[in-house]
Amino acid sequence: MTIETVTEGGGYLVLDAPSDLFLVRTRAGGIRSRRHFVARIPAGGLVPDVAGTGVWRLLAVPLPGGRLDRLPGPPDGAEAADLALAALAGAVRGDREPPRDARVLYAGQVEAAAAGVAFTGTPAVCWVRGTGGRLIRNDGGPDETFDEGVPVLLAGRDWVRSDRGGAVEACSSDDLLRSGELWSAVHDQAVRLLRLVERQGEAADAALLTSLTARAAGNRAAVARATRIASGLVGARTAADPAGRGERYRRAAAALRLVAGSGGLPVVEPAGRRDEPADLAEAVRAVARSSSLHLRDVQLPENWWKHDLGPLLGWRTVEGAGTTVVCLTYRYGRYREVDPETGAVLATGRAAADRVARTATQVQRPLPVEASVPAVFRLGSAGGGADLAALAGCGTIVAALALAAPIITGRVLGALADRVSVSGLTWSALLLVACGGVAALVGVATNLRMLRGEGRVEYGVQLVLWDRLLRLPVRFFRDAGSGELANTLLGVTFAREALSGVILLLITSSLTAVTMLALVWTLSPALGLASTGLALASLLLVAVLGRVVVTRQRRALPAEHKAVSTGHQLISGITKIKLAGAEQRAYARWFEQTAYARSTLNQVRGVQAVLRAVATVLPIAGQLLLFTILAGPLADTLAPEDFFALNVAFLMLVGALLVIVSGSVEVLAALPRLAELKLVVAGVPERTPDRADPGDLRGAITLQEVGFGYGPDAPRVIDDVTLHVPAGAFVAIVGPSGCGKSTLLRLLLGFESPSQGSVYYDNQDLAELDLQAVRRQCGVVLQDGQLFAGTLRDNVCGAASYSLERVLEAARLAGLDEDIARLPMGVATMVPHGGGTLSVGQRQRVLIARALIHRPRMLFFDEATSALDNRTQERVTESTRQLSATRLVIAHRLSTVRHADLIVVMEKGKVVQQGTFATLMAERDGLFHQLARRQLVSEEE
Ligand SMILES: Nc1ncnc2c1ncn2[C@@H]1O[C@H](COP(=O)(O)OP(=O)(O)OP(=O)(O)O)[C@@H](O)[C@H]1O
Repeated sequence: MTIETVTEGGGYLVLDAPSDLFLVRTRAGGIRSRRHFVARIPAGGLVPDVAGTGVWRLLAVPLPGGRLDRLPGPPDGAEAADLALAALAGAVRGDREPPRDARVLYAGQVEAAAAGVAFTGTPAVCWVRGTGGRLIRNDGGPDETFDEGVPVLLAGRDWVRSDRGGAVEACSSDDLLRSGELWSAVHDQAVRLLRLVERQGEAADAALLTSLTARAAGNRAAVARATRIASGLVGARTAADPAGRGERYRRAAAALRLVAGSGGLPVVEPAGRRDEPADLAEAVRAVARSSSLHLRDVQLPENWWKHDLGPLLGWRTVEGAGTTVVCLTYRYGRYREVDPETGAVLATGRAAADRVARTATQVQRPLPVEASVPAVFRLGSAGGGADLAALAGCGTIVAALALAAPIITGRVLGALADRVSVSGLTWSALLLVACGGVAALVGVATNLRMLRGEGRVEYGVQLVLWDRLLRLPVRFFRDAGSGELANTLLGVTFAREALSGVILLLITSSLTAVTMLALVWTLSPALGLASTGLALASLLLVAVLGRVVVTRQRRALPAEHKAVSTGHQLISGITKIKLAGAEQRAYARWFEQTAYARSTLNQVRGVQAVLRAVATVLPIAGQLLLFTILAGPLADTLAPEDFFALNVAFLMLVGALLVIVSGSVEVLAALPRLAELKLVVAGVPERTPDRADPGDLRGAITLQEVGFGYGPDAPRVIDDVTLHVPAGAFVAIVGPSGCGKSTLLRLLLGFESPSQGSVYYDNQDLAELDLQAVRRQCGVVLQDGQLFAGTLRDNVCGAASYSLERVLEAARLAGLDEDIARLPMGVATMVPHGGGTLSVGQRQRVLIARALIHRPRMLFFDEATSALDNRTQERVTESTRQLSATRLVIAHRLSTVRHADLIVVMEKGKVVQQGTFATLMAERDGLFHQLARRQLVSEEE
């Protein structure tokens, strides 16, 4: 790797690949300190010609494949300078945010500036200068003052304020190039920025020194602690940890460990955190995050403590939400409240229920990113080991008791043949009845266990699958039909219904078959041999029929999915079908597909007919075989009681084999349904554990050379878009239909990933961020936003719960308050799925209220106010302005975009114009002017 030292005149051009800039401290003898990363200059950018201060030197290091070209003089054009300045400014930005009321200036704009008014600029690199007054900027240190006429760089979220009025003029680097001021301004700004970076470097070195000192002290303390332990002198935890730091993390981890089980993955406290979390709820969230566990709040139903909802985290009501966590585990038909750390049972049943809040937390271990269908079942049935052991135990008891039937029957009938005493017979008969009674009781217990086990596995598997499904990216749902997907997921329930009781029967029948086979072998090896042959023939039958049934089921399932999916589509498109008068055609289509699905399903059922025939024939064939052997090779060799015992044992064996054959075929028939779940399991979830938490976003959004097409070979819908939206700005995106506006929004929300370039939130690459955490900070109204069935309040709250005051406030901001006041039930008014009882404008305002209720830092509206009248729309615009959020609004109507700080005009996936309403209208040949003129004409018509 080449390292260039930049210390003297000329400058360098970055070619082919980006170069990284570092600061190094030089000491006597030229020894360098560690490198401090400054910025990455993209290819085509300039490494400016600036020396360090003497103590610090600047290093430029090209990335692999890149090189630096020494420039004899300034480069042609301003682009190289812009790339460098944007990167350098990013290096010193820190946490400085423009004030909420900062005005956004665009290149070419002149604005009157009262004293103290703040300005920020766009595009990403622009310059401002004061006329008739000076400009002041602050980059974290003391204020810097710039004299009248001196160009001041505003890159990204930089801002300045005017000191005593006058005017402020903005211009681009191209403007400065034309006036011959660019290169001296670039030099001055680069020097200024590097001084600031140097200050950061000093601070970082000082911090490093402090942390090394602290680490050394920590090491010393650890050695001292170890010595104390060795000498048995260690005291309570408070002695070692006087501040009780991490106490909440410890308790949270213990609770999660108890509730989530070990499951092969450890529950770990967050690494590298020293601050005590605000409350236990926050600690639980942090530990869950670091252990890759998913949390979900659940509302507990009436008498919940009687029903098994799986292990839960409960929150004590007395101490207040988030302060005390307990574990709720179900045992012996009721929930128990367990102390997470000691494992002590604190209360059970209703008493436990009364002590915890009705909102509990469910903990879900997610599937690993790469998983299989068996892994889903393993995870879904975690904790079911006890059930399985109990089932095996009960099955063994039933099979052992079943032995009594042939043995005692043999003895009774044998004794009858010998005419022994009647009292002996009575005792034997009584024993047989008792064995039957016990077997029946054990059978009931086994069935109940089985039912519980089945329910638990189905519930657990559904939870695992839905957890995975909800984390899949939106494009997964674009490719898979919703009806088909829902039917696939229901496969778990279908399979459970088909197999209900079958598994248990299979277990007990297999054990019975083995026991009876052993008895037959003991009494007569010849008959044992014949029985073993019969058992092997049964297994062969399972293999043959199973193969047929699996093949037919695989053919039948797609037909069934298609029929269900068509049904869904017809119901959701009923209005369009009626308008087109296509009811008959729709019915014919549905009928054709349903009939086909039914016929393929009947082919599966055909196997059952074969099984019924086998069920009729097998016992008779068995009897024939038995009598042939008894009357043939075994004639006169058996004692009467063995003869009768053999008879009964053999018939029981045949019965068990029949159950095994039919049960196994049913299990095999269910397998293709379960195998289909891999559609969901194979999807790669959006949130992978290595994505970073973005923290509280301030709302600056940047698109850097973003390109995207719907599919690898599809044409580009977004083509090389670079755009910067300063935090708090109101940016409108306009353009002809199909030009890619909504797609741009989908990229910003992470619903799609750019095939080229990146999207940044506050300079953090969205590709590396936890998308859920980003979206939680956004308020979004999409073009196809839907209301769901529920009350207006539910619809405004969405997935969260808010107080009535917050709901009414959101309704007021969305201009919905008067409509609500007119409704007799107010916010408790029920709306159907899709919001059919509300007008289109009212539906839009409910969606807007939903987007505003959590006071987001960023608002994205895609044609969100298209159905509102001008007055209501203005009201919405005004109230969203008061939120001081970054607003990105896609709209066709001019009235919606007129007051935007920046209007971005798109055409065929490219940004073709940017500016304010006034500047764009002034460009009479521009697309915006054409769009506006067309709209005015159509409004006049
Ligand atoms: N899911 C998709 N699959 C394939 N192509 C798509 C998909 N969604 C949109 N497109 C295509 O991408 C292009 C841009 O669509 P987009 O919805 O982003 O445009 P738009 O500017 O928002 O249009 P409008 O103003 O009509 O809403 C269009 O050509 C559209 O056909």
